[in-house]
Amino acid sequence: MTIHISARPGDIADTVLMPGDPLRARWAAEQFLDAPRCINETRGMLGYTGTWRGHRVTIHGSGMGMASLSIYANELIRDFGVRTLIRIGSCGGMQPHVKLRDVILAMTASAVSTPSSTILRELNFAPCADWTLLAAAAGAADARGIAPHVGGIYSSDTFYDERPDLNEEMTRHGILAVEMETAELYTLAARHGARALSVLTVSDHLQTGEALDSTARETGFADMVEIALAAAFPD
Ligand SMILES: O=P(O)(O)O[C@H]1O[C@H](CO)[C@@H](O)[C@H]1O
Ligand SMILES: O=c1cc[nH]c(=O)[nH]1
Repeated sequence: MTIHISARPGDIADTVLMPGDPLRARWAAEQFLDAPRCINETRGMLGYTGTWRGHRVTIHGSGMGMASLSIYANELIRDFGVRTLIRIGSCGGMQPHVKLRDVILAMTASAVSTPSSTILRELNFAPCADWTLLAAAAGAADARGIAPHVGGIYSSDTFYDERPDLNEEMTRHGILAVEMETAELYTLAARHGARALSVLTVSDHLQTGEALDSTARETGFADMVEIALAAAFPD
């Protein structure tokens, strides 16, 4: 039990899927896991443990932003012994060929800063996905007839961004999409010898202004959950 996670020792699996939205955690657990059991609801941050194809797995919310994710990922890794963390998140498209509902596998995550910046100081650390998870997710997507975008994303500290010039540079440098957690997730995983990957679904588009509603963001992203589970537990 930690300050933010009221689960008991052994309640949390070695592998955790992490959506930002706790209600997406509940939906995914009810939709995809056998015998899901709620193991945390402290501060409304829901977590569930069940099995998928016989494999024990936990689905736990991270909250929005790197500061929130950092709290949960730190406690999951350090206090509950979690070794594999796969974010299942929404993101905003930043390239014309990236369309609404497309799946993105985040190979790297650029950021202006992360909660880890204070310890990394002058080092411009390059947060990257775990290769085995990334390759397995690409294979799982392919097996389902889904062609994901694989490449760099941007982890922002702000949702209501007021730096259009920075977004233009991201687009110019091939960044696929923006979200708010992955750079810190990859950095923490690297620091603690854990594995991490972000599987994202495009929920809106910075260039076209298209946007899915909150219900779609909560319950509409089955493909990314299936890809994440299949990547965590390849046959
Ligand atoms: O849908 P989730 O996983 O929360 O991810 C995205 O949505 C939130 C902003 O609406 C941020 O957390 C961003 O990263
Ligand atoms: O962080 C996010 C998530 C989805 N869409 C955005 O524009 N930003």
